Amino acid sequence: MTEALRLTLRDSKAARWGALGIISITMFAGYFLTDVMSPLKPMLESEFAWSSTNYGIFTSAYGWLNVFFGMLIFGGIILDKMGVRFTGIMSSGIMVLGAGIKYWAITNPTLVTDTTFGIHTHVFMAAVGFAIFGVGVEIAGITVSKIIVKWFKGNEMALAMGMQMAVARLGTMLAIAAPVPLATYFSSVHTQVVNGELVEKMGPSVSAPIAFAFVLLVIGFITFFIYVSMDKKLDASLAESNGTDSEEPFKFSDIGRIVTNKGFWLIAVLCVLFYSSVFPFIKYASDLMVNKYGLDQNLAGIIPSLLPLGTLFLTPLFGGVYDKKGKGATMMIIGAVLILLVHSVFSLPILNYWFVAVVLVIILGIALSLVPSAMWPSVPKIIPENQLGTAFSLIFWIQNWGLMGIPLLIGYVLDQSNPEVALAKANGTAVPLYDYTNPMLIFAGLGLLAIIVGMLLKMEDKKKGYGLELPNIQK
Ligand SMILES: NCCCC[C@H](N)C(=O)NCC(=O)O
Repeated sequence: MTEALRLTLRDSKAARWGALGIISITMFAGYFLTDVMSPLKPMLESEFAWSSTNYGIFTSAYGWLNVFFGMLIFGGIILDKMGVRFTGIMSSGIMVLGAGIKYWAITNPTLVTDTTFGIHTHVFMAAVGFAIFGVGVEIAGITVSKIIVKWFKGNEMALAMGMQMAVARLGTMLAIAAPVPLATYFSSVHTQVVNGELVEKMGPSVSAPIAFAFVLLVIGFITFFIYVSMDKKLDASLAESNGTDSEEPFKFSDIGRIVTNKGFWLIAVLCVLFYSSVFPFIKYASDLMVNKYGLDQNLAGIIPSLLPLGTLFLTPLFGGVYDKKGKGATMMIIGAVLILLVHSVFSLPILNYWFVAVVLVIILGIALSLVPSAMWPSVPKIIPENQLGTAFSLIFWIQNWGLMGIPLLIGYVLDQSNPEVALAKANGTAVPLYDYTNPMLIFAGLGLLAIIVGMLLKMEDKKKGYGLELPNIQK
């Protein structure tokens, strides 16, 4: 066989980066919807009388089905059994469905008068939509990771993962910055909750940003079909060059192999600690800016939006460093140290100046670039490729406990630490500001634990020789 015949579609730079560009659109839309409600917390409180606990319940719903019903684990098994095409279409369809239910719930404030399982039905139904969406976006996330490994293994894998994450973070950035202006622009007379009563009143449209997200998700669903045709061509070229089929098929006994691997557990625990101190923070960041730094609600999203902005450039940059120079475990430890530093300063009841918040958010952005750009490309160094879908799904499953539990805990702690706010809301008097000290101490504690686990991972890497400190590009 000649050298030319052995080349496959993934050996074409244009083809593999083109494939990456297409799947990134789907993830962009998914990340936009994930955080679209974050800057709307004060509006949900003023328009529909949601409490911080209600907001925490809604936010935690992201992980309900993934965690308690093991949907993510099923997703990983489906991915390894059925492949990336089927799983990608399935997961982006689920995202569209969940977003549709969430939109319907938010546009029906009359649900506020009922309760379901002790929760306001308005909150509950929005949460159900978000829970379904959470299944879709998480399974899409593991599918996309597997697609990147398929196209980029032995090439610029960390850079590719970094680029995909950068596009996804663009979605997060837009989700933090755009909803308040969008909701204000589409202000209308609609049903609101005032002192427990439903009244027709002029006010910002909380549902407008969700409608926008829904349209983006439909576009992401359609574009995934374009990827499917590329994937078919890749498989055809691999079959011709006899390049893939050396990979052993996934067996259920592989799950046992994954969960008895200590390196897997260290990555998974580091993942839940790290991400629980960043993503749930984003859900409360705009509110923190209003309450701690005295920013106007219309401008409060600007500072938190700097967080994903920095990651757009830094995640691919650090991914490139890992590809060429290695030092993956060290990068994860440095990221965890930055988390501890940032949240500790946020927790101080002093330095309440907006420029301090800007600096802290930028440092947090560096952490959110360092850790993911090293963490995700490290997984294929610990786990064989045929078990990757299941391994990623197990890691995301463990991570989802944090993405579900921490926002709920923060909402509860916020209400408990600020009883005067709840009282003022109930009495219809001027509402005082939330004190965010306790929630920020919780985030700092997660950073501290992440440093310890990062160090254990580095020690394990030395012992087992995973190569986490070695470059990804094979010379
Ligand atoms: N805001 C979207 C949450 C996606 C969570 C997902 N499990 C994940 O961790 N993705 C990797 C990342 O760094 O975004």
